[in-house]
Amino acid sequence: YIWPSPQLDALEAVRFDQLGFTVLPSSISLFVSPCNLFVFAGANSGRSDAADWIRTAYHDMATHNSTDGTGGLDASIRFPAERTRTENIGDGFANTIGIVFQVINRYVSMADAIALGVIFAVENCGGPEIPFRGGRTDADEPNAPGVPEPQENIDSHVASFARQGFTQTEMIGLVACGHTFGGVQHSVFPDIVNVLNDPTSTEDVAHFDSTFVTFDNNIATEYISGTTQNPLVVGFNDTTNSDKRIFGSDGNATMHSFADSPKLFASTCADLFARMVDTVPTGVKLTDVITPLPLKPASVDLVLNGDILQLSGFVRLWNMTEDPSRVVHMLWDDHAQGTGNTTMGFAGTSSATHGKHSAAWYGFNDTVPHSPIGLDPATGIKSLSFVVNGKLEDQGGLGFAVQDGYMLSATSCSMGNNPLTGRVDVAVRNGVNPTRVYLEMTNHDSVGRIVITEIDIPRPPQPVAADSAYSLWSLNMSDQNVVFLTFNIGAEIDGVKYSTTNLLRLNSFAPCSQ
Ligand code: HEM
Repeated sequence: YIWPSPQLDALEAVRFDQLGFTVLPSSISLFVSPCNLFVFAGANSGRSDAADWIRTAYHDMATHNSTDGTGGLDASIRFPAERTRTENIGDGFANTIGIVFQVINRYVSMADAIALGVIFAVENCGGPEIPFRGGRTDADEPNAPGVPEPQENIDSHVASFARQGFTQTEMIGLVACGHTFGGVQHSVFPDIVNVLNDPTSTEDVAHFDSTFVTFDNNIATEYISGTTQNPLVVGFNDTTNSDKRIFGSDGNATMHSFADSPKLFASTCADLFARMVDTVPTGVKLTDVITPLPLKPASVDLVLNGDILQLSGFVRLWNMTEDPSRVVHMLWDDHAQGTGNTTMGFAGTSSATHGKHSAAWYGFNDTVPHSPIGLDPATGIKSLSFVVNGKLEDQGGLGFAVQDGYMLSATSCSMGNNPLTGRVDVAVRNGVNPTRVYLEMTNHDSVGRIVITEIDIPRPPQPVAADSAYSLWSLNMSDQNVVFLTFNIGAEIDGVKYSTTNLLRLNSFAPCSQ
């Protein structure tokens, strides 16, 4: 895709900027590093965040009805009315939601976060990379029930997976792929698992295979060799041996093929997990598969500070590690057919997918990467391009567009503390003439979804000059019912809505002069 695209930029970041230096406030990779981590109990609990996340996504998706298009991966599992059904017994769902929702923002839904949980768990714990699409929407009410339970017979399971959109062979695959992680807990299923008295499984979890925090085909090799301890295959209660009935339902052909080939198992699971997280209600349009941009600007921000236009930001170089001999330059075009350039400063490295991918980050300011560089407001800035060790990166000649039609003015100020009030000044470039300029406050609706509330900044009756190139539009926050202290600034220019990247904080502004 072409940068900038706010939603794709955000989805790409949450997918690929996992650990180390990133501009994101939080990543969930830490919770599956190491893969036996279970943040709700000590080591040796026998449980893992990774297993909870995979099971949660399946149970959220399993309500899908492929005939009428209802249900699917839409975060309906977050509703207590759905989560407390017998088919959703256990605390793994609440645990998952408590962690994976940390990455949601206006562009990344709760359902996208659940999908990312599966992808991060599998990829970081020995499994294949799974293609990620974004754009799921979050349900506004619980879905109809539909998660299979272990006491059902095989016909019922085949019918249930068919309703979800999976054939019998795919059912065998999906159950095996899921059950390479985790196990069954005594406290939740006392009719399936006894108290274990095992110091390495203090929550009495009988595991599906011997490597229960690792993605591998042991779920199949142990089943085929007859050494499996899977409580849904060799459990003392045959009524609940659902894995035994499912795995055996094609004469073990699929499980044999998985046992014979770890590669086939991994590629099948990558496909099936992708299908699982992409099973969404009809009408939801997912993005294309998100792939990392080879070079990506991030946190690009402009502030008008008197006679100086301050430009800050970073650029991420994908698939690169630290290299002191690398030289990175940023070039820009302005509104007066002029150009400028600067050397960029190394800021750090990030990694994704258990270190499989790495990226090197550079700040726009050579000496202090987080600090801005100063430009002339009169000439402004139109677009960026970069030169990495002599190679030009400009999105095939398009450049990386920067919107300097409006920005925060450093004259914005905060006042008092209780309630915190102040004034937001927005500098609008002369001649740009936006239809509207407004603050964007992030809020949640009655079912927890992020919604953006816009508060218009009135167009001044007479232009208020900020300098020769910009005029100020101001909003006195004491005039508003100020309940939000953080916001972005939006503007509608030539029919297109723009939004600043960085979240602004009223209490970070200088005090207003009385
Ligand atoms: C007929 C279909 C299925 C049945 C009857 C079934 C049954 C179960 C049961 C009874 C548990 C124990 C839960 C607990 O003790 O908290 C469990 C755990 C689990 N299931 Fe399934 N399952 C099915 C399909 C799937 C599928 C398709 C996936 C994923 C693709 C999946 C992923 C998991 C995972 C990862 C766990 C471990 C959870 C943990 O250890 O915290 N299951 N399953």
